[in-house]
Amino acid sequence: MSAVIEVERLVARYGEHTVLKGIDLQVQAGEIMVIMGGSGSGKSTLLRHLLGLQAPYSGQVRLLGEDINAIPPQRLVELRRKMGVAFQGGALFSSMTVGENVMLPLREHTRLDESTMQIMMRLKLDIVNLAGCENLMPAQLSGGMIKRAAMARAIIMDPRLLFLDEPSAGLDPVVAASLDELILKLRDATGMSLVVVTHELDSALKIADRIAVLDHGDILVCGSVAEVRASSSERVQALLNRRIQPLELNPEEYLKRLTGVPVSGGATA
Ligand SMILES: Nc1ncnc2c1ncn2[C@@H]1O[C@H](COP(=O)(O)OP(=O)(O)OP(=O)(O)O)[C@@H](O)[C@H]1O
Repeated sequence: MSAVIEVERLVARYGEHTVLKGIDLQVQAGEIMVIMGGSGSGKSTLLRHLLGLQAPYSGQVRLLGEDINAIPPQRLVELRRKMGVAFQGGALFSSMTVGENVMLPLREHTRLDESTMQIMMRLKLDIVNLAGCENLMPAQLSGGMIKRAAMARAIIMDPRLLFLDEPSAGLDPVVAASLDELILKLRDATGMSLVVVTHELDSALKIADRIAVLDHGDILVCGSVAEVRASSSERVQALLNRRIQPLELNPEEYLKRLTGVPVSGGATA
């Protein structure tokens, strides 16, 4: 197997706040890598770095062998054609039909004729079980259908890398489970590599080849479902057992967070 995503010593900062503390991560060809972690652990920040939407403070992100922060703009455009993304809310344009939404990347990145684009769009809608929905408007879709349409748009260019941000968030368990099936089907049919950011433990356990558990900007464990389950880390076990961890702050830090003002040893006059 070869690595299609290589993250090396990635540090991300917002001002003085270090959010990713030197992360190493590799995703292999054809692999489904799930990124899990509590709220604020840095999942979205990591995803934005993987997509090249945010530049690292230090460290490297290589996609298909290319350092996305160092390649010339034209090569970056070519690289982006090999990447598909479905954002959390679906991000469909409400004024366009489902079909137009799905064809958007083809219109932007290719010079295919209209009938070819229509055929490709119908094919992708068929794959995500939305055959015949091309003339509907996004407002006419259920939550699960919006996610599927967003996925059809994300795979319209047959990407080698597919990034899914919280694909099953907000869906009822049955719809979420069918989306998991779809993710597995997609990978098996195309051999693409997927990075899936999710809060949903059931979904992660079902679809992941490997899970990376992020916590306070570090990867606590990265491995198969069995390896993650066997982790001796209390925080990993807390995540698996959905236990709520007490806030690990000393009183001074707690006050600082609450007020935004550092407490300088004792009362102020
Ligand atoms: N644009 C930003 N400016 C400043 N701080 C930010 C910014 N985006 C995120 N952060 C901070 O970085 C930390 C990690 O945030 P991030 O959104 O990456 O976490 P997350 O794991 O995706 O959380 P959630 O699951 O709640 O979406 C948080 O402390 C957050 O407040």
